[in-house]
Amino acid sequence: MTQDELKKAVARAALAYLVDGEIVGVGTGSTANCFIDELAGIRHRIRGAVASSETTRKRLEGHGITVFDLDTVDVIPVYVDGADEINATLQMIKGGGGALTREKIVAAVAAKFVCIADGSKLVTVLGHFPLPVEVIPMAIGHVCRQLAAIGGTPRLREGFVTDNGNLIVDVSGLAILDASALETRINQIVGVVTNGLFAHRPADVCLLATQGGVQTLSAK
Ligand SMILES: O=C(CO)[C@H](O)[C@H](O)COP(=O)(O)O
Repeated sequence: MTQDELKKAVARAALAYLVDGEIVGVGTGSTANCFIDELAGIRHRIRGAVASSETTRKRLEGHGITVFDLDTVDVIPVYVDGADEINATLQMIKGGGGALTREKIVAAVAAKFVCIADGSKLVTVLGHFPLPVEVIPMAIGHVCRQLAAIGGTPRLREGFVTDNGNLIVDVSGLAILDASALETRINQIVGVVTNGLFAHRPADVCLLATQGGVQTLSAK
């Protein structure tokens, strides 16, 4: 199977986690796009969706799926999204598409986080993928100096502005041995909106597409 076929396979498998008549939280990225396309076929079974980015909102609406603003919704039984990396305890690095803050907010409201990924995303230790950090523009210099002080190499994502009007810094070279501690530490830097570590809120289930089929991983 090609990587695209693997993404479609996990996207299809995620449909089994939806709750009929309820709202589903929807992530951002190429794997999430496959999920949105699958969702189109069963859209009459759900009440609608909450989107984690404007790109996702447009794709959902293009399929005729009702999109609710998060602040009008109390309950999201399931959030489905991809990841840039995921480890055996289902902690993740996310934000390759720059939507990390809204993804983290929707995930925080959701009762269950179903991560959909192809096998290349499963890692032993997080951090090979540069960690995205969303930053308030006026703080960019300060935040980059602080990130360098904790051992990272920050690089501004050129020409990119988030849906929230902020900047993204991609940080390489971090030794992510304690993801929860690092998530907290980076979020404490003044000017950081949030970072792409999903350690305090890991996935509950990971559907991993491999050449042998879709595997279901639960946190150990
Ligand atoms: O966090 C994300 C976007 O902000 C995505 O979930 C992550 O980048 C994975 O994307 P893809 O499915 O295209 O590999």
